[in-house]
Amino acid sequence: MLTQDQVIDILKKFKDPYLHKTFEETNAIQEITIKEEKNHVSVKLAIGNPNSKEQMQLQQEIVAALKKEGVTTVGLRFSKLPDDVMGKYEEAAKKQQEASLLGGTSKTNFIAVASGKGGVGKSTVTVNLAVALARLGKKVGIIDADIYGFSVPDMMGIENRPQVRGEKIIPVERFGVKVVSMGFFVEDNSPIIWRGPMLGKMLTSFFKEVEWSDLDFLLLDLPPGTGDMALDVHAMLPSSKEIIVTTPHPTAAFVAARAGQMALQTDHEILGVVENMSYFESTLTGQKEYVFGQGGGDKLAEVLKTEVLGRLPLHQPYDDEDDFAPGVYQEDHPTSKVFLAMANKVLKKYK
Ligand SMILES: Nc1ncnc2c1ncn2[C@@H]1O[C@H](COP(=O)(O)OP(=O)(O)OP(=O)(O)O)[C@@H](O)[C@H]1O
Repeated sequence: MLTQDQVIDILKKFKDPYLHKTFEETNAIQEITIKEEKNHVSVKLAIGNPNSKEQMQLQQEIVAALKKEGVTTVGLRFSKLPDDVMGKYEEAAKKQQEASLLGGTSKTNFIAVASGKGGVGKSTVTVNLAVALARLGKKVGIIDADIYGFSVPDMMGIENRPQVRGEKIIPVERFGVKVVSMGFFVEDNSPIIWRGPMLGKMLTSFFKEVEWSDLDFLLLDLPPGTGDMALDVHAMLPSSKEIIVTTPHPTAAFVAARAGQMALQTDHEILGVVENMSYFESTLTGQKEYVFGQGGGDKLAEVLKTEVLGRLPLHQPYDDEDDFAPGVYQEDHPTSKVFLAMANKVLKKYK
């Protein structure tokens, strides 16, 4: 019959399937009872995610390992590891999980861009911030996760579709940014109905089946608002930092705060606030007019205990080639400087 020490020796090398640490490191073995007459061993273990399918697999492996050493019957009970142990390892475990989603790189930082309602410039901010980060020498990608309202390909002037190499989708590169959008997989702009499981599958494949290679930043353009769709996408993302976009009117900020609450509810940290359409600047006098009100960005930042990363002016055509809708700002456009300053602020937060 095995002794208590021998049982410990067998068990301590097993790894917690959620925390990826050995049972020795997590202090998982809580109790061992040995009944010699029945050749029975019962063990109480604390793990990171009990009652999961990983636990079932672990159970089978432990039973097999003990039986291999001559034990006739094994009893296993699981409980959850205490918070202090979880806290110590959980962050690292999450990073590892995200890394495996991205095919092995752990240095990618996820930044999700959200808004309380549609049309406030969430996609404009995603695209131009991504381009600004790329102009600063970073390796950047965008997932256009605005499932129904995908606009990133149009905004970036992308007309071609991604190539498929083996099992992998090669993202389309434009302005030095790698892009994947729902829009690439939809015929003739026709609407699609996404339900829970399909939505999850689609998002997972954006992470797993796309050849992102080593990115520094992956920006996610989220669905606008705080409805079910936005909540589902939030919940399915790897842990990201979030930027909340608002317009300057205090009422708009009130709605945007709800998007911020949703971010916090789904464990995403808030990186900052961007105020779009903040003012109109006269090209003749340089005077600023606050046509949509003032203070929304500041108010939102205060409520969410964060800072305003930047304030973007109302777009005006800059030269003959520019039109009335901002897509990607040319490098010498004055608004590009606002985005560069914003990108620098973001980079500082990752130092
Ligand atoms: N600063 C600005 N000045 C003028 N027009 C702008 C500005 N920012 C965005 N727009 C325009 O407003 C419209 C909405 O912008 P955008 O698509 O970025 O918003 P959104 O919040 O992502 O919208 P949706 O909810 O539809 O995804 C677009 O036509 C865009 O060109």
